[in-house]
Amino acid sequence: MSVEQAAERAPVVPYVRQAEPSEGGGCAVPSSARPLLKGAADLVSLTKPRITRMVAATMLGGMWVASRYLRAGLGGEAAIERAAVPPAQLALALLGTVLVVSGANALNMYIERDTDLLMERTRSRPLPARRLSPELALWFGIALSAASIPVLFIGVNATTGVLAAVALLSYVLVYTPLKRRTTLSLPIGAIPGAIPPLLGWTSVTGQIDAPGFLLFAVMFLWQIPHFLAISLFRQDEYQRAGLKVLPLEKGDLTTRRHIVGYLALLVVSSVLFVPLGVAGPVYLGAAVLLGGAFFGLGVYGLRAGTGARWARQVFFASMVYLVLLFAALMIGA
Ligand code: HEM
Ligand SMILES: CC(C)=CCC/C(C)=C/CC/C(C)=C/COP(=O)(O)OP(=O)(O)O
Repeated sequence: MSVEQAAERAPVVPYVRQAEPSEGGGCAVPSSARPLLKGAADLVSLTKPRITRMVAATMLGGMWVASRYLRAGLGGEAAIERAAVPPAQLALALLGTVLVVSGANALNMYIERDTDLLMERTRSRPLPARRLSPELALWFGIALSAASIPVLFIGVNATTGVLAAVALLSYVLVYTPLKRRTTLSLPIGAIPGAIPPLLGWTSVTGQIDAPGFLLFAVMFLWQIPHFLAISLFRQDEYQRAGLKVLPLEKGDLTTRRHIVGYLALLVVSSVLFVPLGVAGPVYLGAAVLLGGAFFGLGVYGLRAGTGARWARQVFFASMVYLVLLFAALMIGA
């Protein structure tokens, strides 16, 4: 059954905001204000707050590393002066990043409201659950996205504004529709996903240089095992929704081999910050230990009979690894 057929078979209920059981009473907020609060919470959930928070953290990491790099004079003599970026510019960079990621996520939810209805994980989102109208979500996503680019382009610098526009357009107009057509959507989606730490870098330096590009590369490589693991333990849902993922196209073993291959590339790339002068021996130790553990978990998955439990562990490990690697990079010693 195609997605279109499945979506057609889904109950067609005209948009009516669904009342939640908790709206019945027993709360300090006046009953007239409760639907408004619920509506606001649904609007916020369109932005995928947890992912947005972590994406913003990678951007702040890029900003932090870039400031230290310039202050150390590694970008050349003139760079030391450039390191004194006004705090207002840094605040605008954070605001613009949160706006562009939130806008991109809301537009992604608008486009995927039919397939989101077909997956357990996403069916209670505000659009498939019909708690918000698609038009409102569309205009909300457009408004956030449209506000974000001038904030970054004018308030920060042109490089950061252009990079954010590339991330926004590639995520919404290329990655999102391609999820239904090809497994190559994953490396394509990993491009916008890897841009935020680079936004942090360029918001301080104004240019893309080797360490900024390496931040992009590490983030790009991290996303492949992150999502391949998810696609392994959620493959039934992706099949139901008609979305193309590697385990469904090439099988579990090939997917596990891809995870190991990308983990190897990730670990090697992560140590390259050291020869670039961005980080020292403490970071090197952390990158080798964390990378070794993550890679080891990946290799363990090549054994016969490894199932969804291992894939969930890889997904969880991907989160812990990223947070700790960025923390070590920010310490930088
Ligand atoms: C191609 C790129 C990516 C894809 C396809 C992807 C996909 C997903 C999916 C499907 C989930 C839900 C997993 C589940 O609960 O079963 C998820 C969770 C998550 N992802 Fe990613 N992701 C990508 C990149 C990123 C990036 C760049 C970040 C942040 C730096 C990120 C951070 C997270 C976080 C924090 C969660 C947990 C969210 C929650 O608890 O709701 N992801 N990802
Ligand atoms: C600066 C900028 C605009 C960057 C893009 C930000 C961003 C949302 C990065 C995460 C990358 C990504 C492909 C997430 C999964 O989306 P999904 O559609 O596969 O997730 P879902 O199935 O939960 O909807």
